[in-house]
Amino acid sequence: MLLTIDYQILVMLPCVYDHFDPEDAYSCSNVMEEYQKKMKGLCGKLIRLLLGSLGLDQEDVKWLNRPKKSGRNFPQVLQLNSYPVCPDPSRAMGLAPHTDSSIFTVLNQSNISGLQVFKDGIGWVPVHPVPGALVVNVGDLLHILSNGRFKTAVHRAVVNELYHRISIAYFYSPPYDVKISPPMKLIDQDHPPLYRPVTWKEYLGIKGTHFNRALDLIRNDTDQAPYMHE
Ligand SMILES: O=C(O)CCC(=O)C(=O)O
Ligand SMILES: [Fe+2]
Repeated sequence: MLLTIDYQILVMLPCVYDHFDPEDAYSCSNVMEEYQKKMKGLCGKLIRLLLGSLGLDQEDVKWLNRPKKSGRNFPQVLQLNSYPVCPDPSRAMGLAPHTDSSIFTVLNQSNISGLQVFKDGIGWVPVHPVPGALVVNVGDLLHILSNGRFKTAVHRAVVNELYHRISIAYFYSPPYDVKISPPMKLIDQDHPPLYRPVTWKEYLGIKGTHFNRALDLIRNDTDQAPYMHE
């Protein structure tokens, strides 16, 4: 049996150093703040494009119109992942297979390969970095919101023997307290809601306890789910 261990260091704070100079910490936190601002702008545009591709607009997803100054209620997370060089990558996993709980995640994977996405019928496929490009992973909440039109991406990160790899993930998520469910335009007799409405706060709790089974646990029994058409 192959024993694998998670081989990743995860930082969810803006800046952490072993030996830090206050000057460095200051410029690092400025960079992080700037990065977050840019991500926020990008994600605001992306969500509108994604919804537009489903024939939806801001009227269908009301929380998008909420004033963003209520930051505590609309928290976005920037996560720094660090994968040290690994002497035996066959026995270690950088980040175990998972889906992101967010609406979507914008991932900057620097210039070292490691991200893999699971494709049905094929298996694990590497997503090699493209200079200047960011990866966007569909998360569970977009899967729910789009009533399964956008599939949540099962992915993982592998380590390697030669290079230390870092990645930066920006998780774009809705306000904590809003129930996420597909807008009426995406529901009809042939497309009943696949999942019950859930707030991000509630979903994070379910994910924390049940991890990759979380989506299944909130799935409606589509044979019995009430049709919600008007
Ligand atoms: O490091 C990567 O390429 C993946 C990171 C990731 O999936 C995550 O932070 O959720
Ligand atoms: Fe992820």
